[in-house]
Amino acid sequence: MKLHQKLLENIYRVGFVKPSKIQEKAIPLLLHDPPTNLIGQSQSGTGKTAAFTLAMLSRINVDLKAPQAIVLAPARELARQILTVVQSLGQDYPASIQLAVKDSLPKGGKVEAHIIIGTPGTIMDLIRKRRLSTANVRFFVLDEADNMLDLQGLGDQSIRIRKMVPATCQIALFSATFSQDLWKFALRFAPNANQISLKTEELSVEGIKQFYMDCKSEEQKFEILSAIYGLLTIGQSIIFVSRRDVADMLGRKMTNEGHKVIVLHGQFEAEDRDKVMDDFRSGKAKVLITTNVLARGIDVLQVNLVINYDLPLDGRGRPDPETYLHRIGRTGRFGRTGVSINFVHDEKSFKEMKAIEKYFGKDIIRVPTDDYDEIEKILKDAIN
Ligand SMILES: Nc1ncnc2c1ncn2[C@@H]1O[C@H](COP(=O)(O)OP(=O)(O)OP(=O)(O)O)[C@@H](O)[C@H]1O
Repeated sequence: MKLHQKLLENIYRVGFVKPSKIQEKAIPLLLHDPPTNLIGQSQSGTGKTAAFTLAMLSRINVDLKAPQAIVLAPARELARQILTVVQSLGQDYPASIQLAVKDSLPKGGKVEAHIIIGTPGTIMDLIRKRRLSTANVRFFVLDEADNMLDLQGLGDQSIRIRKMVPATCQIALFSATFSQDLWKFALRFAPNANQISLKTEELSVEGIKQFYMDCKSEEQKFEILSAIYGLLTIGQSIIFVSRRDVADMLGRKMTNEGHKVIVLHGQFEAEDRDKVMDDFRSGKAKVLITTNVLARGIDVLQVNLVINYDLPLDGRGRPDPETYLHRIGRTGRFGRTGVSINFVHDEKSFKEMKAIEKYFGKDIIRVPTDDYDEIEKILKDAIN
């Protein structure tokens, strides 16, 4: 791949022996001259971060002391995680790196690092205040690009930042999911891009076993959840719920039942968010209850169970297969195995789950809820 000797050394030091498919395809495409845009789709946990990181580091002119690359991510936790990957693959490499999320920068002064990794709000703010010059930016990455371009969400901000970088800047868009409409829009955002795409039936990660539990009521969902944690020894797990207040409520109820859980959502202060995430990453905390804020990108290899306590719905209340795929993709990282369990409790949620199942064409297997021995057996076999 014609990577710099230092980068190759770092790749081996972090323990990567051979590239994944997306890395093998994307890195040469990104490094080919003249620089060409890229839209890169590949399943969750297949190493997209290292793909753009290695290309980005290679593209930096280390003799020019000015920002040359911007990476945008949808959440602070993901931006921090990308930072650690860039630091690790860029160890002893002469490119400087700056995190740009809320409270990560001093109050004033120019941002002069070669690589800026952050969330769109903070980066736009730095540009507006003329603390960050985009004049020399030559590499612009949108991680979770379909999410970053979603006009109902972060799209406006990403487009504004896009307008601030030079016309010659190379643009790289990565995600596991791109709806058809989004793909068209992505091509307008990254004109003439090389394209690496997946068919819908290729999207599911093979190593993730998908189950559902047919609960009788909202209350029984909690009983079953509590029972699962009583019956099984689980490495680490993430429980996704629909809203922040549900996350808080479930956190309190689980704690009252004697389970050790932590909660993270967007209403927490920056410092608390970092502490919770660090505790989870280090394994100090084993069960994390959260919202869609952590649905994408978060990479904790020990997570072997994801529970959709509430199924993911889009802004209009319809089942959201893309978010579903990202959520369950928090397990089964880079060829590992994992289990996901969906809770349904009425006809509506059952239909939502069936719609998601149909979308991917992959069976979601029923686990009975009335026989704890059976639950234990099925899930134990799947998790181990
Ligand atoms: N070539 C490699 N060999 C071994 N492990 C790798 C390799 N490349 C990446 N990994 C590891 O695979 C895991 C998943 O990588 P990463 O988080 O970049 O996935 P992703 O494709 O961005 O997933 P998502 O779509 O969920 O964001 C990480 O723990 C990373 O260190």
